[in-house]
Amino acid sequence: MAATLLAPSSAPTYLPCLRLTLIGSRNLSKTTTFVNCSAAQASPTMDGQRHSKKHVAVCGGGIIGVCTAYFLAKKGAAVTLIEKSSVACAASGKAGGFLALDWCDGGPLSSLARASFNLHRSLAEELNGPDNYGYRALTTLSLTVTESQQTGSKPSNKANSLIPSWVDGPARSPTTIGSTQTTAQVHPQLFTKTLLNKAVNDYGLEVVIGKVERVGVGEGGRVESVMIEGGRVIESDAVVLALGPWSGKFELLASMFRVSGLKAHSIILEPKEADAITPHALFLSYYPAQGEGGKPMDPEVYPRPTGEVYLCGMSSEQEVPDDPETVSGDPASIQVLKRVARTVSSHLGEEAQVKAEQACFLPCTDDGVPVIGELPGIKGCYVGTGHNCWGILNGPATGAALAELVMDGCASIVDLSRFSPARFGRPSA
Ligand SMILES: Cc1cc2nc3c(=O)[nH]c(=O)nc-3n(C[C@H](O)[C@H](O)[C@H](O)COP(=O)(O)OP(=O)(O)OC[C@H]3O[C@@H](n4cnc5c(N)ncnc54)[C@H](O)[C@@H]3O)c2cc1C
Repeated sequence: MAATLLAPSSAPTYLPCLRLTLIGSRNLSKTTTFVNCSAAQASPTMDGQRHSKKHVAVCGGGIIGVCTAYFLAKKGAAVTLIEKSSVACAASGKAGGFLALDWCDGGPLSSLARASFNLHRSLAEELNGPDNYGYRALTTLSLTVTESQQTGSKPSNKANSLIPSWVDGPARSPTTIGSTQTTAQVHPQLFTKTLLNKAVNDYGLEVVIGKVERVGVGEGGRVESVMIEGGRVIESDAVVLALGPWSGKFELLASMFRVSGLKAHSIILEPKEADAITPHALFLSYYPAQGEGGKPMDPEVYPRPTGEVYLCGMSSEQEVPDDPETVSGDPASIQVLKRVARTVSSHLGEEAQVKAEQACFLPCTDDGVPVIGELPGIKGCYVGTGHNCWGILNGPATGAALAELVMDGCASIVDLSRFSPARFGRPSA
């Protein structure tokens, strides 16, 4: 099925709109609320202390699975991460990597997003994020770009000092929507792999490549193992299912709630004069001159510290293929993103080298809220999925909270009650 080439800006499924509509009531308080775990539930969260070696199988090697595995291993669990293809092969490797402190304020993600933004900052200090995975603070602008305004001679943006000089196309109405205090970025694949390597080298994490087919449950309704395609069984005291958009294809989860996939496209360009590109993330209201019914769209542009520029947009609901390696971009959608790039900046035109043309799936729940917590009716089986367009931002706090829940019986970094899978009821027999 052809992609919806130019989604109207009001389309509820369109990736960037999801982010922009979340910029609303802003609360710039920087405090993180910690949940009080009762003494009976909680044990010290000091790394590895007072926990006997609990064996945990984490299924899915995207950012949610890897963050969870990292924090579990750091807390002293014996962790096996099971990934069916390769680590960060899907959205967690192909996302923009944009982070915002307060864009989710006023909604159910508010405390998760704030805790995670701050955790990204402390992880970047601990793991040398700037060098290892391109962590940096950014200024973020919204801009209106109207293709039809572009003539042979470039309109001058110099009149508006907010617009960076490399944005030399027909951009207008700039507004600063994020500062270096409130917005930042990571390279999502490098972030995920850095965390994984740290967990393997320092905390003994084991990685298994294989497709998880079933969760084994004992007579008391407690998890015992996971079964991998080909017959291998991994005994486990606890299991975490972090399967992204493939959660909807996993029978146990599909029997409880729906997770669908929204396919979105991206390109990565390497401009000739990389030094000319400043650290400004751009959220565009883009009005095409012709075709696609002239409907506006909302692409996003993220320059990276490497000099590369990442652009994304062009989404449509599509069936998630079984094999993540077979997900590729629809040529027409890729062409639209290239047109956006060269309209926005002469640095992103013909002379820029195309480093990647790709697509991946956002994991979406029916109520738009991630599912994080223990599955009702199956003791020791946890889930972390449905992070939609904010999985890179919310990966660290999701992983830290799940690790606390598994090891301590309660999450203190963020109140998980709003995210509980229990809101959907018990799995059907
Ligand atoms: C174009 C685009 C741009 C985005 N930009 C941003 C952004 O700037 N900021 C932000 O915060 N978020 C962004 N996102 C959202 C973010 O990428 C996702 O929310 C996040 O990556 C989801 O992570 P995940 O680990 O749940 O899923 P995934 O990354 O999809 O990982 C799931 C993993 O599970 C594995 N798996 C599936 N089934 C099995 C099985 N049975 N056995 C073993 N392994 C299995 C898969 O192979 C895969 O590796 C963007 C998304 C897209 C598509």
